[in-house]
Amino acid sequence: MATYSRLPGSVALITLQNPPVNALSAAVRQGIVDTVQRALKDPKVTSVVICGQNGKFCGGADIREFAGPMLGPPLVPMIHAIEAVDKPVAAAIEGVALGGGLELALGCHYRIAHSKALLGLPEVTLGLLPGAGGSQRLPRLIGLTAALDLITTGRHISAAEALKLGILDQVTDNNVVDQAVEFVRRVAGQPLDSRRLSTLPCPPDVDSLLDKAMVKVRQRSRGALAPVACVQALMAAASLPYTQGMEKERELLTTLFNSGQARALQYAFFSQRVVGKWSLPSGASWDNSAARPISKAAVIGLGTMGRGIVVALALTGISVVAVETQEKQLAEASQAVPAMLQREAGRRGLATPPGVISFSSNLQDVSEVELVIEAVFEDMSLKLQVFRHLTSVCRPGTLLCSNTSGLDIDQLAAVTQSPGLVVGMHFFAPAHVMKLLEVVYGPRSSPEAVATAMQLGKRMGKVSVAVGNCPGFVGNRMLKPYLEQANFLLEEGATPQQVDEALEEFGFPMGVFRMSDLSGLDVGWRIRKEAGLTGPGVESTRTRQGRRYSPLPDQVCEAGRLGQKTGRGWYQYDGPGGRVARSDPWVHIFLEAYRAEHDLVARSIAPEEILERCLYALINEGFNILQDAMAAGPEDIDAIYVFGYGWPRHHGGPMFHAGQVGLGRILERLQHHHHNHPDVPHLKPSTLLRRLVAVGSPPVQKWREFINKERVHSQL
Ligand SMILES: CCC/C=C/C(=O)SCCNC(=O)CCNC(=O)[C@H](O)C(C)(C)COP(=O)([O-])OP(=O)([O-])OC[C@H]1O[C@@H](n2cnc3c(N)ncnc32)[C@H](O)[C@@H]1OP(=O)([O-])[O-]
Repeated sequence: MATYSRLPGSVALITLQNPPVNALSAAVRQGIVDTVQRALKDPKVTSVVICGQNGKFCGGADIREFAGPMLGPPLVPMIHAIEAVDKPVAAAIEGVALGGGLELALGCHYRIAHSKALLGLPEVTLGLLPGAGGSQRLPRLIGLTAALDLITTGRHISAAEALKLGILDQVTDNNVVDQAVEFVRRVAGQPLDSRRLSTLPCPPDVDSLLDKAMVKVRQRSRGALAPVACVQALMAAASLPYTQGMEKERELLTTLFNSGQARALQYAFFSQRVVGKWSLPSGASWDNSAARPISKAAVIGLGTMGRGIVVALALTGISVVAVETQEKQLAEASQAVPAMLQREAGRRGLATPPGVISFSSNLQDVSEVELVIEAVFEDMSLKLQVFRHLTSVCRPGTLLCSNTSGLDIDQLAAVTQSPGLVVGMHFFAPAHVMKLLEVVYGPRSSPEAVATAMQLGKRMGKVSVAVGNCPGFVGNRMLKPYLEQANFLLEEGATPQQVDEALEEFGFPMGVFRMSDLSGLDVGWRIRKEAGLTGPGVESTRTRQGRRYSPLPDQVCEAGRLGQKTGRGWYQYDGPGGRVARSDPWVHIFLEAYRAEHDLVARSIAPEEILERCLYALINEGFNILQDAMAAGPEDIDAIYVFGYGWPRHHGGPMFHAGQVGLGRILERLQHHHHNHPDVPHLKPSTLLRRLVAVGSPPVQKWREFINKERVHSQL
C-alpha cells in the first residue's frame, strides 16, 4: 500500500509500504494511484514527495506477482499520471531505486537521493526489459550510450554516478525526505514541461551505436533474448516518437514475459535467496545455529586457489596469515597476492584493501587464527598430513576447512581433535572472483561450523551452498557424467569442436573441451589417478572398474598436451598460455587412430544427441544427488551450476531445465540412451526422476516437499 500525509505547509508525502523492499505490488500501485489523485485534488497541496518506508525507496515490480495474472492498476499509466501532475513531484530515494522503482522515479519531475542509495534497471537479469517506460525515458534523460550500458547490463550504480549521469538532481548525506521536501517547496510554481521526460526528444543514433551494440550483446549473451530486446527498445526510442516507442516497448515486454527465459531467470533470482537459507538433514539451519565472528584466518598453500582465497578473505577486512612451505612458491605468491588484491579492490571500487596479509613458510604461525583454509595440492595423503599438523598447532576451537574439490571431508576430520569443527570450503577459480562456494558438511561437522563457513562466504560476497560430503560433492559429481559423455561422443565420431559448439550454442560460455584446455588436462588426470582409474599399472582398456571408460583424455594428457598452458590440448594455441583455440590436425589424426585401434566406426552425431547425452546425464546425477540428500533442493543444484559452472542463467539451472523440457521426456531419452549404452550406469534413470514422473511431474518448486515426503515413507 501507500500512505498519504500532508506536511506542515503545502507538501503531500506519499510513502510506499511493502516490506522488505517496497516492491510495486498491486496494493502498492493502487495506493500510489489513490494518493496521487488525492494530492492532485487537494488545493492546499502545491508539491508532492514520494518516498519508501524503512529506508528503501523501491525494489521494482513485485517479482512474486509475475507468476500469476496481472491484478490492480498497471504500472505504465500510473507513471504517466504522475508525470502529468501539474504540481512538482519528487522521488526521495533512499536504499534502492531498482527496475520499476527507478522507472517510477523517472516519471517524477525531480529525483533526490541519499549518497548511499543504489539505482539501476536490472530487468534484463530477470529476462525482461525496463517495460514501465524506462527504455524510453532513460535515453531521453542521459543519452543513448549511458542508457544502453545501464539497461543491457542491469548493473546497480551509486548515487554519485547517477548524479554524474544526470539521473539525479541532488544527492545528500542528510535525511533524504527532508531534503526532497525542501527541494519541491523551492521549485513549486516553476514550469514543469522540461521535467516531463516523455515529452523530450531522444538523441538519434548517429554513429550506429545501437547496431554495434546488437552485435556485441548477441555475442556476449548467446541465446539470451532479453539483452537483444533491450537494444531493440532503445532503437525504437532513438527512431520513433515516444508513443510509438512505448508501443514497441510493450510488444517486446509481452514477448519476453511469455518466454521460458524470463521464468528461468526469475527462478534463478529466487533460488539464489533460497540457498542462503540453508538447512541440513539434521534440522540445523540459521534458526538454530549461530556463526562465529572471524577476524583472523590462515590459508595453507599458495598455488592459484590459495592466492585467490587470501585475496577474497583480505577484501572482507580479515587479517590473513598466508602459509606456503615451498620457498620459491612463497616468494612468487608474496609478490603476486598484493597485486591481485590491489586489482580486485580497484575493480570493486574499494580504495585500500582493508585486510592485512602476512606471509610465512612456517605452519606454526597459524596458532592464533580462528579459522584455517587448507588449499594444498589435491592429494589425500598430503591433506591428511596438513590436518594432523593443524590440529596440533592451532588453539582449541579453531575451525579447520579444506578447499578440496571432492575429497572426503570426514576422513580429514577423523585425524583432528575436534571433527565437529571441520568443513569443506570449496572455492572456484579464480577464488576472489567466482561467486560460488560449496560449504561441505561431513557427518560430524557441527551446525556452528557450517553456519560460520556460510556466513564467511556471504561476507566474501559469495553464493554459498551447503552440500553433503560425497565424492565430487554436488558440482563435480554432476560434472563427471557430463565429461564422460563428451569423451564417449569423441570415441563414437564427434570432434571436440562439434561437442563444444553444441554446448556453446545452448549457452555455456565454453564447451567442455575448451574448458578442459583452460583448466589443464592434468587436473582431471590426477583426480582419475587418485581414483585408481589411470596411471602406471592400470591396464589400458575401455572398461575400468566394471563400467565403460574412455582413456582418451588420459592419452592426450600423457602426450604432454596439457591445454592452454602448453599451447596444445584438445585444440592448438599460438603458444604456451595462448587463448585462441584452433582446430588441431594432430587431434583428428589421433582420434582416427584411436578409433581404428579399438574397432570403433565413426558415425555422424547430431547436435541434439550431443546435448541430450551430455546434459541429461548431468541432470540425472542431479536427481541422484537429491535422492541421496546431498543437496537440500533443486535450487541448491541450480545455483551451483549457474554460479560455478557457467550454466546459462536463462536456462535457470539443470534441474529447472529438466522441468522445462519435461520430466517425462528426460526420462524417455535417458532410457533410450541407456538402452544403447548399457555399460554406462550414469545414463540409467534415477529412482527420483521415475517417482516424479509417476506422480505427474510436479513443478520444480514442489520437489523439495515431495522428496521429504518420499523419504519419510522410505520410497527413496
Ligand atoms: C513490469 C516491467 C517493468 C518492471 C520490472 C521490474 O521492476 S522487475 C524487478 C526489478 N528489480 C530487481 O531486479 C531488484 C531485485 N532485488 C534485489 O536486487 C535485491 O533484493 C535488493 C538489492 C533490492 C535487496 O537486496 P538484499 O540483499 O538487501 O535483500 P534480498 O535480495 O535478500 O531480498 C530481501 C527479500 O526481498 C525480496 N525481494 C527483493 N526484490 C524483490 C522484488 N522486486 N519483488 C519481490 N520480492 C523482492 C527477496 O526475494 C527477499 O525475500 P525473502 O527471501 O526474504 O522472502
